[in-house]
Amino acid sequence: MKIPDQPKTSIVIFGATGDLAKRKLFPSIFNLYRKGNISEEFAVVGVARRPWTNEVLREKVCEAVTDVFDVEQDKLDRFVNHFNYLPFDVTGKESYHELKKQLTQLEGDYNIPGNRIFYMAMAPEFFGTIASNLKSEGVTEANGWTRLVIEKPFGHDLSSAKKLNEDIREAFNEDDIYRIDHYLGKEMVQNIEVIRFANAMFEPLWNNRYISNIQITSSEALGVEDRGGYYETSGALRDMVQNHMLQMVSLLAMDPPIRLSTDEIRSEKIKVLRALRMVNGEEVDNYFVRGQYGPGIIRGNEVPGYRSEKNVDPNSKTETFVAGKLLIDNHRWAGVPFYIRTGKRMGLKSTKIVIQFKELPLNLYFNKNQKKIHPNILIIHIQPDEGISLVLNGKKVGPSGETTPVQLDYSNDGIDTVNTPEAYERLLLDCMLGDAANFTHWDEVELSWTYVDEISKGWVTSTKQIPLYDSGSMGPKEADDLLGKDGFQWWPIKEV
Ligand SMILES: NC(=O)C1=CN([C@@H]2O[C@H](COP(=O)(O)OP(=O)(O)OC[C@H]3O[C@@H](n4cnc5c(N)ncnc54)[C@H](OP(=O)(O)O)[C@@H]3O)[C@@H](O)[C@H]2O)C=CC1
Ligand SMILES: O=C1O[C@H](COP(=O)(O)O)[C@@H](O)[C@H](O)[C@H]1O
Repeated sequence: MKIPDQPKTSIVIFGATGDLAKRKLFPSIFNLYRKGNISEEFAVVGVARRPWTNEVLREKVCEAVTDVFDVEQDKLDRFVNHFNYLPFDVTGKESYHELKKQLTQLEGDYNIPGNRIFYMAMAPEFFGTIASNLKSEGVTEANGWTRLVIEKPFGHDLSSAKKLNEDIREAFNEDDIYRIDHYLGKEMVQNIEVIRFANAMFEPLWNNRYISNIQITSSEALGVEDRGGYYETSGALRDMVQNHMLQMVSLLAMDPPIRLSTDEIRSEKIKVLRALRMVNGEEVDNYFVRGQYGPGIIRGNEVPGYRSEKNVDPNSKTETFVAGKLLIDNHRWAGVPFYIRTGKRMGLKSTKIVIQFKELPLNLYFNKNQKKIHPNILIIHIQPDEGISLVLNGKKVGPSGETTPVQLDYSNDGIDTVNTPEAYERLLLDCMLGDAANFTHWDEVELSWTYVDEISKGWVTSTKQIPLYDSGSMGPKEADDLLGKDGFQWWPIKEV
């Protein structure tokens, strides 16, 4: 579907020679162009240190696009002509003067009304310097709007996040800062709101009277790959929990917003983060479990343990797995545990949310022939399969009078997947259109770091050993015990 007003903008990619630009940004911009969501009135300036030329960048963009899409050469040639490269020193004023000159020139060439997106696809230590130089050298002074897109990680803890925020806020207003959490661009994460707020059969039940627990799993089969250096200082808690997992918790737990505007949705999500019960130091091992992958077998192949990965300390204590029990102290959720787990080198790549409903107060089928009735569950399949399943109870065929679980499945496979945008594509378009609903507000970042910092602190003083789990498993046994002691178990996450 084409959008009514195609945005006209220049995009400056800081870190255009890097992995993110190649794998995500170039294909996403191309897909927006191919679908007609942006017109010919756009330009991209890629900047990084390498002495590339326009031609080299254009070749790389072609490669990145053809790795993902089958494309007509004509269309691709027209597309890459919008790309220019500028060798750049982020600390040198001269680079910014040159960038400003190029942007002015391109805005004239492509009839762009001075709208500028600055996309930070570089290591976070440069974000503050770049933002401040963009302002001091006048690159943010344009006839149209200027927006800053900023990649994760947004800081390493609350104090570094605050410092980064102060730096970028000197150059950009909060409304012009788009902090990316790519999970918010995923089709089924966006569908959480619709499932909840557009269905009369769910919203009345969406509370502690009817829901017994919620489980969110985001498992990866890959290990740390080439990112050992970064991951050693991050671990699964900072890499996945502080952002993606807490974002999913807040979407699942928020109250209905009074309207679907950016501010109203954010305000409800923020209330959830404020209501999270803090886990203080001594309690951390009762609520959170960490683990680290050892060697194992994934899809028939032997894989090394984390400590043998490149750029990883052979005695590393970094967690590659986290499971946690979160409690939300408000009327809607008092007493309902939200269990989360995420990790690398687990049995499969999958993100799923399981909502388990409470049992009926009087179960007529209990104690007849069967001991237990299956709880009703709603499963939101985020990836790789997209859809929802609802597990109800029906009559077992025959005269026994027993019940049997019946699963109703809806899968997005039936829709036009070619036209389904990838998360980055969707978020880039939102940014061009000025819609920040699927980006994180500073208040969310601040509250999630506040929560996560307490857990990190607890772990520093905890004497509990970090359990190793076999690569290819679903994490350490301790993660099962976390639910087991509440009388629950993780619902199985199956391969599709
Ligand atoms: N890759 C991914 O899948 C994801 C990445 N991110 C985040 O995106 C950001 C970029 O990641 P990624 O692309 O993987 O990183 P890479 O290391 O692949 O790329 C870093 C980029 O920064 C440039 N760069 C580094 N130092 C300088 C400098 N002093 N001046 C100018 N340019 C510089 C590099 O180019 P050159 O060497 O030519 O200068 C390169 O283009 C990070 O914040 C990361 O956390 C977030 C989610 C996923
Ligand atoms: O942000 C990150 O996310 C990816 C997982 O993203 P997904 O879309 O593939 O589920 C994770 O691998 C990476 O470590 C983390 O930085």
